[in-house]
Amino acid sequence: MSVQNQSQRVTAPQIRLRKGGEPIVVLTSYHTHTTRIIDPFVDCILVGDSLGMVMHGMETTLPVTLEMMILQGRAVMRGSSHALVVVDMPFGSYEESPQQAFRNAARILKETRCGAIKLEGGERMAETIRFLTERGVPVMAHVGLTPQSIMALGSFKAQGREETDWAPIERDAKLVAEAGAFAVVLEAIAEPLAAKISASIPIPTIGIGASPACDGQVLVLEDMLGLSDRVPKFVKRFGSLGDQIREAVQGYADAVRDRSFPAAEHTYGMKKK
Ligand SMILES: Nc1nc(=O)c2c([nH]1)NC[C@@H]1CN(c3ccc(C(=O)N[C@@H](CCC(=O)O)C(=O)O)cc3)CN21
Ligand SMILES: CC(C)C(=O)C(=O)O
Ligand SMILES: [Mg+2]
Repeated sequence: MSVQNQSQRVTAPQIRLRKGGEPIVVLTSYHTHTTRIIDPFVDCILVGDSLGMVMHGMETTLPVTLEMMILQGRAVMRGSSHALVVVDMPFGSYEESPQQAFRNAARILKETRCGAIKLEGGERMAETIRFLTERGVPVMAHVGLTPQSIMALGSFKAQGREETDWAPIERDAKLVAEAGAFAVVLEAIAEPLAAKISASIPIPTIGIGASPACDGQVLVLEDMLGLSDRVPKFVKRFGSLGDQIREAVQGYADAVRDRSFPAAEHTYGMKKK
């Protein structure tokens, strides 16, 4: 038996090797049950800090804590056996210093047993990304629109829509690759910029609102399932779970009210003597 590959799980180095190849399929998931359903179909599952907005109705991702990420990371690991699981580092858990980032990344890896972490920021996080990767923590980077900077940005808006805004974003992508990130999320950036970055860096780019020029794509699961009521422009709804839930709950409420549920097959009689 191979000691190297006791599980069939996708690894961060395998994702890294897919630069320029077959597109990398990524979805977010926060729960065991949704994870069980999506795991066979995707290469990578992201436990995103978007869970604060999606599960808890928060207005931004800023209040999300390390404890919340670890709890949902464990739930996702229990539901998956194939995909690489990447857990977002929440706002405030890594920006102070490489040491703070390592301490909290190590907690995430130890307590969830996930395969990698993700953090937001380019040039300003390059030193931290190098510190983590040199110490055995695979890092997925995230540049372009970085939602944890919402208070500085003012709103969730697309980046790099004027050519004069391109240079810092290009530099961010180049520096995270040089620092050792195995992949980088490009969020909400104009297509020509996403194409230029994807063609010029050696690691896979995973786009969300960043055009088909990327090496892979990611969406928030609830958004693509049609379960979120407000979604960004870049979301395509591949399902209509919200409508299906409404219909099912309407049927349940009607059945309870007209006493057609529970029927005989859902009801216990007495044990036969
Ligand atoms: N459910 C969900 N889906 C996401 O994709 C997502 C989250 N939550 N939370 C964290 C971030 C925030 N994201 C967002 C949220 C909104 C827009 C959005 O609506 N942008 C507008 C433009 C708004 C403006 O220009 O001020 C758009 O038209 O896309 C974009 C990205 C992406 N991420
Ligand atoms: C949208 C993805 C990239 C993310 O960071 C999240 O779900 O938190
Ligand atoms: Mg996130």
